Amino acid sequence: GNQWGYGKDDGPSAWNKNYPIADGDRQSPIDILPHQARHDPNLGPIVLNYDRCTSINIANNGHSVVVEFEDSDDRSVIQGGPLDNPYRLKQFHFHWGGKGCHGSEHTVEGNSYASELHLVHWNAVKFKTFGDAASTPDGLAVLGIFLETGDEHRWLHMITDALYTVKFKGSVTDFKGFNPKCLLPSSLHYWTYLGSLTTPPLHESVIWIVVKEPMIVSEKQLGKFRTLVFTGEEEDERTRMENNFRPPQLLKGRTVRSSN
Ligand SMILES: CCN[C@H]1CN(CCOC)S(=O)(=O)c2sc(S(N)(=O)=O)cc21
Ligand SMILES: [Zn+2]
Repeated sequence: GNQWGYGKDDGPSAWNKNYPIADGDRQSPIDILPHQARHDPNLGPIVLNYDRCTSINIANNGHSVVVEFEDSDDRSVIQGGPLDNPYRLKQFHFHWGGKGCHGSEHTVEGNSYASELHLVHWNAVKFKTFGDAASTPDGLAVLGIFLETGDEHRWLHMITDALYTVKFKGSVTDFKGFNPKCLLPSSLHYWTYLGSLTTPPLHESVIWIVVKEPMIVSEKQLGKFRTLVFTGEEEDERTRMENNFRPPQLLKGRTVRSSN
């Protein structure tokens, strides 16, 4: 298939060769300028109903570490804010940098955070399958949460303690009973704009909801993400999984709205 990555030859600047939409009009991530965001009083709060969510497994897909959820009904949905329908939680994953470097995808006034968590949801009211939703405008709603280094996060160890089981590309292990609500910051004030997947196939199908308040994690916890490798166990080289983020893309006239 179309091999892409985050290296010199297969990284974000080369993606437009196989995915011309990379140069499209609603690409993500972007640099967010809070003072230019339009405060929209009609933007209600984001409502997360994750209480009956069912996590299934944790996997290394060669690009990130992903936790998948049961999405055969509306047991875990996000709604409100800019969304017209409830969107079902499908998976969450992270993007991060190298030691001491920054690794978020969205930036705020040119500043990046150490990492960024993406909770991926799809509109099962309008679409029959996740795949259809992922390739159609506004089929997906991704909640982005920045990670900043500081004190240890009291619940993130549930993820970082499992990372050794998915060190290599293609590894998957059971991961039951995890509710990502424990990762959210206290305030869910957000910016929202229309964008895309930040990895190939870069579909322009995402309503982005970027939470303003970062979650705080320790450098030690973040370091555990860097014990993962992009490569498979059977491959010779062991390429440390880090800097798996796409840089900000042109706004191309889009408006970023702000909840209060
Ligand atoms: C490595 C592949 N990543 C993608 C896989 N999927 C897309 C197509 O699948 C049918 S997806 O919808 O799960 C998402 S969301 C997402 S981001 N970083 O914008 O939140 C990237 C991807
Ligand atoms: Zn992502």
